[in-house]
Amino acid sequence: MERAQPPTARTIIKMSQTVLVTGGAGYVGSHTIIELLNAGYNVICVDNLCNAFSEKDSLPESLKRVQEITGKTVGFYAVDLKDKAALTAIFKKVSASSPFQIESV
Ligand SMILES: O=c1ccn([C@@H]2O[C@H](COP(=O)(O)OP(=O)(O)O[C@H]3O[C@H](CO)[C@H](O)[C@H](O)[C@H]3O)[C@@H](O)[C@H]2O)c(=O)[nH]1
Repeated sequence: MERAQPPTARTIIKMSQTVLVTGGAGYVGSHTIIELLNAGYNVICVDNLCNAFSEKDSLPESLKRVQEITGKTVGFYAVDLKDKAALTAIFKKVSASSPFQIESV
């Protein structure tokens, strides 16, 4: 009997619809998000805002511009990656609302 082959990296990327971008409110991250959104991916950004401007309880300015440029919505969490509990809660929430696999870049 033929054994199932593990998916290649290319297959995994094709399966994925939601991409988690860390530091996405910064320069490189926000430009990466624009490209991902334009390529059809859903994007969730996790950034602790240590080097990004954001009004209280509001999307960071950079991500507001990303939404204006692309006409698409970015999920955002003001969380430090070292905060394991918060990160676990984000993964649970996103997994529950989306049947797709999550990739990180
Ligand atoms: O522990 C951390 C550290 C940083 N961040 C976030 O990560 C993002 C980093 O973005 P930056 O714009 O500070 O850094 P980049 O590497 O994206 O961009 C920097 O490097 C680029 C070249 O690589 C250019 O020079 C650019 O102008 C310069 O801002 C920020 O939103 C910051 O808040 C976190 O969430 N957690």
